[in-house]
Amino acid sequence: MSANHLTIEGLRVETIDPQGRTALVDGVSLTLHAGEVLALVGASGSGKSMTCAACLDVLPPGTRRVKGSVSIDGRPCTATDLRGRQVASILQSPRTAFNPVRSMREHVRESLRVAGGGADAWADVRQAMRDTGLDDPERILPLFPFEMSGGMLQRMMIALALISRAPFIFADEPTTDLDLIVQREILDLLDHLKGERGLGILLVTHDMGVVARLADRVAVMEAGRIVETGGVMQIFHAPHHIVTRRLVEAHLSLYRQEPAA
Ligand SMILES: Nc1ncnc2c1ncn2[C@@H]1O[C@H](COP(=O)(O)OP(=O)(O)OP(=O)(O)O)[C@@H](O)[C@H]1O
Repeated sequence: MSANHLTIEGLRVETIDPQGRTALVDGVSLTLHAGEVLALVGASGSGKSMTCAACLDVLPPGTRRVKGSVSIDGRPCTATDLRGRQVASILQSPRTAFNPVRSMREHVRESLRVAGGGADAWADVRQAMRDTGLDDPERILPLFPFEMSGGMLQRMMIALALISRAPFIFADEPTTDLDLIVQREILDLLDHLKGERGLGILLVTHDMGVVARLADRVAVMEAGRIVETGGVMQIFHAPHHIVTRRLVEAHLSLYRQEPAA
């Protein structure tokens, strides 16, 4: 389970189009450390989700990864090595992420099958569920997705990430579909797990409020490229790139605040 850093190098994703190829992700390089939240921010369509999907080889039809590598602590990893073993995913819409005709118990079994759980596996499952705020695992395990709220499903998705024992999490807009109170609880939970379990979290978001709450470092994307990276304080108080400045200004103007001079 332990790993120090995950490195993405020179990632390029293109459309598969007989009329010509368009780069959707263009030379993205990033390092995600254990025990940190690295926020990947940028306008809609800038390539944040494609970057994560390309690493895990779950790109949508019509697109493909043409260049780039991912390594953990310097060891090159295939997408199969990464998916569910080194990297767990938390998605925006928990309701569509779960199979509607499978109970939570069946989803857990599938995660254990990939993670290769030992004799104590089910005790670990119950602990992971409690750690994510699902205090009564015996009541929840028989439930189907339609019997659970969005917040419960998002907690269950995070519990499945813990069960996988992956040291890194790709969280793609993990709070966008939740009400404000549950959003705050899920952000607090991710923050707690980062500290408690030393997870490295790549947090995809266009919400600078979420960045301010959770991120240690920030990488800003525009048109498939990383245009700026920095610590969260630097990004908010001394942004260099025009795209970063616009993101920060738009966020501050929502709360009627002035950017730092
Ligand atoms: N199946 C597809 N075929 C071709 N282009 C696609 C496909 N899916 C997405 N794109 C394009 O890829 C680019 C990057 O999309 P991506 O979903 O990574 O953006 P994003 O930064 O995650 O945006 P958002 O914040 O809206 O989720 C966009 O221009 C998008 O239109």
